[in-house]
Amino acid sequence: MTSRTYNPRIKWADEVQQYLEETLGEEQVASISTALCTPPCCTCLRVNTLKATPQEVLEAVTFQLKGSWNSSLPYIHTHLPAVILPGVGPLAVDYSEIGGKEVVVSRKCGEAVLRGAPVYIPGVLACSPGVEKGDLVAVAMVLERPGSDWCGITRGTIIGSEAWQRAGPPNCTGLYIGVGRSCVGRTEMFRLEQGLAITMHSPVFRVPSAQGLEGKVMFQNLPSLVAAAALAPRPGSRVLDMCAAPGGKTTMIAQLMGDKGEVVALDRSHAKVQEIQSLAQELGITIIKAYKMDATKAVLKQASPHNQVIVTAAPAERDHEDQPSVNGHEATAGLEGGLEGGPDSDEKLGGLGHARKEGSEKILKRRKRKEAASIARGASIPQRGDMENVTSCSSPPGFPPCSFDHVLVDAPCSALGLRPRLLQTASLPYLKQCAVYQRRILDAAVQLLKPGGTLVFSTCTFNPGENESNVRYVLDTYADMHLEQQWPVLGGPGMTEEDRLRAAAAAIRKCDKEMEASIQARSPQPTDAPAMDDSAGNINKTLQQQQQQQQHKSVGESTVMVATRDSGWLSSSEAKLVQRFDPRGDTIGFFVAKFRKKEGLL
Ligand SMILES: C[S@@+](CC[C@H](N)C(=O)[O-])C[C@H]1O[C@@H](n2cnc3c(N)ncnc32)[C@H](O)[C@@H]1O
Repeated sequence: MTSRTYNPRIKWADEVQQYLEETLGEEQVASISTALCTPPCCTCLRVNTLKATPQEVLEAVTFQLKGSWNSSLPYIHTHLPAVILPGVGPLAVDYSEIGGKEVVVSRKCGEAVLRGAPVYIPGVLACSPGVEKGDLVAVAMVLERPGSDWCGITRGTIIGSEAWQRAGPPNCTGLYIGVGRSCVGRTEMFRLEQGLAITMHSPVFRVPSAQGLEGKVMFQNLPSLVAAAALAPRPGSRVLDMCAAPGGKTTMIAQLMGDKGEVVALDRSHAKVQEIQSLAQELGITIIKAYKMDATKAVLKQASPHNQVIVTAAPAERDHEDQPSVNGHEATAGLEGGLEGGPDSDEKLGGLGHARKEGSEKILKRRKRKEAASIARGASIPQRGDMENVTSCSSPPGFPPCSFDHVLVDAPCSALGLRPRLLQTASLPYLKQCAVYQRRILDAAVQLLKPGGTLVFSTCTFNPGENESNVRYVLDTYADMHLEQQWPVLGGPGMTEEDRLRAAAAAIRKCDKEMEASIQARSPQPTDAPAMDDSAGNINKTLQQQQQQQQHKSVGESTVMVATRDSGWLSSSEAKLVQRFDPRGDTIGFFVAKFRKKEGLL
């Protein structure tokens, strides 16, 4: 095998592709679809300023990289408590000298490798015969088959074997992610259940690691820090983080408050609430109170004294695990998005006991992944060991209106902006469902915010239906809410109503052109024979009628209009107040809006 280029591109569902093209333009969608398959170049290491200074962290990571890193060096972010680690890639990898030995890994495993992780044993699906410990192997990843959770090969398959042939070998073209050194032989790779399988020797993307800084730093995507900073929580204030797990932004907020005041953190998943507590403990933060609660039901209703915490129907859970699941970015999985909490909620599992059991299994799995993440960064396994001390606070029934100085809604979302992602399975109705669900959380957030207080709404998607449309919804629904300037400003402006109308008009024009072309292709050719009747004219009339009908249909079916039918986007002055992070830049796709509630209107 010779050199191979890493060049995948996301394949969207047709209707989503159409919606995105109509919304953002064809070229943008093409470049976004390629960018999403790569990690952001820079990795952000948030410094826990309660335990270390950015300078101390910078010195520690720079010292560790000495001799092993010949690219750009880490630096301190100008505005945020973070050290930025510039990575490199995609690099050309030479696969010619490894004797044709290969390992095929799952997509999730591959995505983690692209962010700097090694390959762990559970991620290996297939392996060439005769791979021994210490061998160099080409690492390729395989995607799930369309409409399925399965990639077509069972873990343990031998590459080239009959089973491999029968399965129809997966198409890994463009999905070779580097050369690694095997830590175990083929038999162990499939006999063992955990442990390191391969360390990456020449990965397609090279990311610097940071070791021995547990409790002092946390890998977190930069826009997440921006969202927390935009909230501008004052020390001593009372803050609500409505969708908080695993606690990346919650802990950043507490840190910005100097660990003084109170941060109430909600999540609908019991297991995840424990993650928030565990992270707070690891970072030495004391002001966080984490509760299992459905954010849409968080407003205490006077009429129901025994207000039960009932999990409301959320859009079906999507797989949106963030890169951190293996290499520790943002500390853990599921971080930036997705409508988690539906299927793993107690009610849907048929009872609290079951959910708890499921929850602890999940916690164990996540803890293992975090440990793996630490190992990936070269750190020692975190010896928390005292999870027994991390008990879930019994949840209050809700909170009275106007209880909080600051509210963060880091909403569960379609997570279209996460990188690297090699597969997107979102449908158009799902995108719509996400937006509607977010509105229900925003409704509660507005009620819980004190007059004069600030509300930050963030998502990790570039879908305007979930971003600008929902900002429009808040502004149009609540007269006392207005947009406010954020700090720091690192993203671009939001999309305007003009953008939306332009996109819809372009979509209609495109549809018309296609229609014209198809009519022309079907028009009767001129003939020398004299017309015996008016049939040619009739045909043309029919075609014209068909064309008009189609035009109306295309107006009615413009996906931009369908997906954002019930609210527009923003005026140009409003668009300047929100931040849209373009995933084609050195970032994940992200969106932040900051509102303030006027004083004395309620
Ligand atoms: C985008 S993630 C939050 C990430 C988190 N803010 C951070 O920075 O670490 C969204 C979270 O919302 C939670 N969630 C989904 N629906 C919810 C609801 N109705 N109430 C509370 N939490 C919910 C999910 O379990 C998930 O953990």
